[in-house]
Amino acid sequence: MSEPIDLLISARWVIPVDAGNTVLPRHSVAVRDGRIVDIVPTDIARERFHAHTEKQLPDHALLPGLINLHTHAAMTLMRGIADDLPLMAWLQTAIWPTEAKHISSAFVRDGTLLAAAEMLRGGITTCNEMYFHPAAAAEAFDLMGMRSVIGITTIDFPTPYAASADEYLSKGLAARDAWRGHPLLRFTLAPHAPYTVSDTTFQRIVSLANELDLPIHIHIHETAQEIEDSLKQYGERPLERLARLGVVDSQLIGVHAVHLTPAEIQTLARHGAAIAHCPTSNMKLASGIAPVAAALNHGVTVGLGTDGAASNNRLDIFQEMRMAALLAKVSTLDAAAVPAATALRMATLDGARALGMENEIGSLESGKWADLCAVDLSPFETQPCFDPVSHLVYCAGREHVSDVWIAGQARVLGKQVLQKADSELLGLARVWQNKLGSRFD
Ligand SMILES: CSC[C@H]1O[C@@H](n2cnc3c(O)ncnc32)[C@H](O)[C@@H]1O
Ligand SMILES: [Zn+2]
Repeated sequence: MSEPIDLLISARWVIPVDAGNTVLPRHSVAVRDGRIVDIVPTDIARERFHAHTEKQLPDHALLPGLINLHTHAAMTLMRGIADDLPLMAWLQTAIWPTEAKHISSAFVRDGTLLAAAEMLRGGITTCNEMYFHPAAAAEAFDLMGMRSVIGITTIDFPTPYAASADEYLSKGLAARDAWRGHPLLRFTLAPHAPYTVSDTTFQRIVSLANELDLPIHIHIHETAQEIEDSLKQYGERPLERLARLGVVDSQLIGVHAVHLTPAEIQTLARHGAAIAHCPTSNMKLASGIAPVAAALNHGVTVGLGTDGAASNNRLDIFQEMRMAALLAKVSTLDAAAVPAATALRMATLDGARALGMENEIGSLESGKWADLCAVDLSPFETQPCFDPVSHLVYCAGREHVSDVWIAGQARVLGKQVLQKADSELLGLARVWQNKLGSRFD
């Protein structure tokens, strides 16, 4: 008697992302009630299971859905609005004025729909989000069926979204209450950065994080200027100040972490804090190269993020895997720094670990959610294929993602996003481009 299951996906290679960097040739993943129930050789799976739906992936790698550990989803609507500037000039002359003029819950909802479609089609099944109007972002991720960890954003200056830190927090907490119990949505506390958040606000955030058991997601040590300014203003480096305020602990996700001393890497390791490494954004804003190989060697969890589409300008974790691997090699002059399997782990299991979700997502294991991404390695540009993990990092790209599932539900089939028509998404992008106004119209 064969066992009834909902879905059986049979692939040329199943890549579970386990401790031994295993690649399982001609294996199948069995899914029931949204979770993985077994991973077995395909010839055994056919006898063992009776599946409601079967999917054959004869030339594909099947891997855990990718995790984007830092993004500002709605910034898709500002993609390409201001390039070739360093961080503070980019924020102060272009991004913050545009946000002050245009940000609304409709902007965030529409921009997040667009971002979710882009991420899903690129194999990303979970993102760690930080932006204004988290309730609107939650609505968009829910509509797209995408797993998301949404930031209760706080910044100590007024915007059209909120007038004070208290208002940012109360609006974010209300969004968390409204979406409590949702199977795909969770929340973090997301103070923007040490240079935009006061000690008093950090103290409030730390007590909320402890009370509600929420991670803290924050930009840290992104530029050398940030550190100089902090030394002038507080007489402390930002991380020192955050440690004093109790922000640095095992639930901290520090984004960028470009400028770290060896002692600061040890501080992060000692507290069990994680880094969201955003190599493309760090290169494009000329922030620097994060010491990722050293952080990994000290046991710091390092996941990968895209940052927003206005500083990248893609929400593409395949690109971030490749950049993370290549930057680590060239900056250490060690070709073995961040090998392909490590880059893939950073984009999957380590991202899950940073979010405290390593028992639920990030690898293919019985009992975990069936968040899966299939990559077609049949085209001539990915042939021959001696090692699918090598190809995922150094050769293939998001354009090779064919199918994506979240909790066993198909979100992309045959490269087509299922939840929204492309024409509707393109219409939203056009409306906002007209509102923001192109330089060339
Ligand atoms: C308070 S919502 C998030 C806030 O962050 C801005 N932002 C986008 N990218 C970066 C970055 O790389 N460093 C610092 N701040 C960034 C975004 O525009 C929003 O204002
Ligand atoms: Zn960011």
